[in-house]
Amino acid sequence: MSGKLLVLEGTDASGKSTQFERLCAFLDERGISYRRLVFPRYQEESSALIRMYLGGQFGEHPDDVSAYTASTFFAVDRYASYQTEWKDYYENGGLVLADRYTTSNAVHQASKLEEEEQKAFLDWLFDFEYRIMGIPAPDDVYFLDMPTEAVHDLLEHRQGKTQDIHEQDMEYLKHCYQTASKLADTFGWHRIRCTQDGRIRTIEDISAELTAAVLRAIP
Ligand SMILES: Cc1cn([C@H]2C[C@H](O)[C@@H](COP(=O)(O)O)O2)c(=O)[nH]c1=O
Repeated sequence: MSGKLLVLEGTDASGKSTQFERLCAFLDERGISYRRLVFPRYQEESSALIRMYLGGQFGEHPDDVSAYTASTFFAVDRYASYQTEWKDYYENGGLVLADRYTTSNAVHQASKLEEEEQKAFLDWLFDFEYRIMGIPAPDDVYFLDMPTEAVHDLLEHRQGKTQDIHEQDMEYLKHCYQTASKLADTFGWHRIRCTQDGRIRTIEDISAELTAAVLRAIP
């Protein structure tokens, strides 16, 4: 009996990590058992090429590494995680929550391609990760819809900190947001709007909506 895999997706600086923490804390309080995954797994050996890529060792711009090539780096890390950490739990019916997943390749790597090339890429990506590598496809995806303009100041402020090659490229991030928004419609992801009337909603407000949506998906 397969378990359930729920994925939280969002562009850089969308508040995703904070929301993921809150969601996990809520499930902990309720005594709901689940496994928690965060991708990329920077501390693990399987993320070596991700760290090289995001650190700029293959080029300083996201486009320096093709969507297909970069996707394989992230896919390998997920494969290693599945095989060593959660395959048995999931196959025995467990609930798994992931902060980013294959959907992050769909958003951040498809954004490197022209619109007319994206469908072929997404077909390839899902076939590669879900069928060839054999990792599970998500049951539900929750997309934190935070327009890049809304976090522009925050991103500028982060300039002082060490940023990866994605975060350094504002145009690329805007493009990723547009792609994510389009994919949410195409694939029926749950859209959690993080702004209202041009203002960012409170963390608590967004969290309440996300938590309620996730609770509806679990038995
Ligand atoms: C997990 C994952 C992340 N990414 C991107 C999203 C972020 O811009 C960047 C690093 O992720 P992070 O900001 O969550 O640490 O890598 C992919 O392109 N594909 C993936 O599969």
